[in-house]
Amino acid sequence: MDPSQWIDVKEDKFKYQLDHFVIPGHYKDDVESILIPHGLIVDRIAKLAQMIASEYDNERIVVCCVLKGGHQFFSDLVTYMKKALNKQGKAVPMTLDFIRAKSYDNDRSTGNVQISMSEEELQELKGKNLLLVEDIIDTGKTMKKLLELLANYEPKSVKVASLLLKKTPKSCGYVPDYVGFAVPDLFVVGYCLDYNDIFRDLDHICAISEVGKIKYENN
Ligand SMILES: Nc1nc2c(ncn2[C@@H]2O[C@H](COP(=O)(O)O)[C@@H](O)[C@H]2O)c(=O)[nH]1
Ligand SMILES: [Mg+2]
Repeated sequence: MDPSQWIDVKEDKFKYQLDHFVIPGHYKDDVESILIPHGLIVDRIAKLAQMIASEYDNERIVVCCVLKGGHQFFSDLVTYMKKALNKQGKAVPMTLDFIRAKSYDNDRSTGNVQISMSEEELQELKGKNLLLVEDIIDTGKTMKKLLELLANYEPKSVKVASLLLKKTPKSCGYVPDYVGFAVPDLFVVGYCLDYNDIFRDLDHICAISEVGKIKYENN
């Protein structure tokens, strides 16, 4: 996917006031602004699903959710991919799978990426077409480590769809195959993206506030 096809979310242009949309009362002081309203996220995913499907032949894809943050994106992407057509104009056969990756504490990468999937499940990926579905690429370290691990199990192909790509000088240079939105260098929450497991129940993608960071900080 060419970077010109990403939606570039610019910090100044794309900040919506909280009172322009519905925000759960328990989060009203904990987020600064809405960067991507829920409706826009879902409309964008419909397009990503079409683009992804149209690049596969008549072959089964193992769509693998990177938990926990990728869960909502995965769920909506699969919903739209079921309606999308492949290169041959046919529906895409899919198998769904899940892997867990954890590397953040508060709003900072610990640099220690923990990946959980059983050895047996990893071995089943041999010869398969894998599509990893991730919430956000920030430094890129988590995805690089995951791809290195998966390469040992010899999948036929691996592609990565990330809803968000952070524009950050801390990036290691990794760029996924499919990107929904390129976002500013802010800590974002909502649409299943969390801060210490909080905010997954917020529909819009928002910038966390200082109040929110302090309130839900891990000590
Ligand atoms: N809720 C948020 N989670 C984030 C954000 N930036 C990163 N992350 C989490 O880390 C990994 C990827 O980080 P990386 O530095 O290794 O690329 C990602 O899967 C998230 O779980 C953020 O702004 N908000
Ligand atoms: Mg993630």
